[in-house]
Amino acid sequence: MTTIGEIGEDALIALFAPRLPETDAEILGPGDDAAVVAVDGHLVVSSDVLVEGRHFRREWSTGADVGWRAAMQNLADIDAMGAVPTSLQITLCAPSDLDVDWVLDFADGLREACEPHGVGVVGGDLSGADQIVVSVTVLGETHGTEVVTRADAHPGMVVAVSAPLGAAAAGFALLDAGVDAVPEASQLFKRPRPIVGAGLEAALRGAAAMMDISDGLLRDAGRIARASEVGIALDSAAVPVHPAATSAAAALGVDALRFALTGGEDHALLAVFPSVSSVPPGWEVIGEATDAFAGVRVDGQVPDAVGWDHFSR
Ligand SMILES: Nc1ncnc2c1ncn2[C@@H]1O[C@H](COP(=O)(O)OP(=O)(O)O)[C@@H](O)[C@H]1O
Ligand SMILES: Cc1ncc(C[n+]2csc(CCOP(=O)(O)OP(=O)(O)O)c2C)c(N)n1
Ligand SMILES: [Mg+2]
Repeated sequence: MTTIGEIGEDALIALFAPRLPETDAEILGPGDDAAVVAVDGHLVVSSDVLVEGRHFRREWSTGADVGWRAAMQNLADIDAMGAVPTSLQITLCAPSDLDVDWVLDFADGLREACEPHGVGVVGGDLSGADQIVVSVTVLGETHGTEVVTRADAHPGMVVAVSAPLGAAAAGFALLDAGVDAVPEASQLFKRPRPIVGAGLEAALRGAAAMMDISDGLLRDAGRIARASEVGIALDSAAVPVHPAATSAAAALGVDALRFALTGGEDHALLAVFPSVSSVPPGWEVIGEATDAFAGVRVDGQVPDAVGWDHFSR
């Protein structure tokens, strides 16, 4: 093994940069003080960070898995605005004893996730650190539609999700318990597979409010409720539970619905539509926006757990 400390920063960039995905939006890519990116419509920008030990463990995830996930959760944030992602800035902080191959593998994961969507890496930064930290900024653009915020749901509208939930949380629970029972769930934790483009389709069909679910359906529904000043009433029986979450829950002897309600990290979309007829095919209606109360209720009850909070555990 060769460490990044042995080859140094310039040699690492020289190996890393050619493996990165490219985008047609790139006017000037890695190698200068800043990148230059063409943009149509409005510029839509978001950042997310992945911290070793907090978001991933090196014994569970390969460099490619971390690259995939870093890209995907950022693509999902732009999609959740009803916009189209074009490019990423990637900052990698890492200990000098990290294997160069981990970094090259990380680039390959970024490329695998981005290439199908025409998204490129246009720049970033490197630093030493005691643990691996990956910070991603994603740039996107609107394509002839207004962005869909969290703030425009109204009472009487319907609440829907774009895909079955709970697989990533179930995979995390399996890995954490050291139970190798449902590889599909563990894989979906390491490499979530949101359908990039589902958000633009929802926007074109008139979605009023939308976000990707990262911290758990209930916590994130609460964010739409707060931003839109509505209540959200969910029907637990209507929430689609991913089959891998159901299998994992059986293996662990826990409740699969809990993975779907509070799990997060699937990066499926939660959206509020004016009516059932505007909900895109493949989505599931799980409840409605109300004005009877603030916050989220499940089957009429205030839930006891809602999802992930970085600072409260
Ligand atoms: N350090 C920060 N400075 C400014 N805004 C922040 C910061 N951290 C989070 N935010 C903003 O708070 C909002 C919620 O953040 P977050 O929960 O991370 O969203 P998401 O789940 O979409 O990644 C976002 O609009 C984000 O830009
Ligand atoms: C090692 C490890 N421990 C715990 C988790 C679970 N976890 C970490 S962050 C998170 C929530 C989503 O991450 P966040 O950074 O809040 O994403 P954002 O809301 O900013 O998109 C969850 C469920 C994990 N993925 N990996
Ligand atoms: Mg975030």
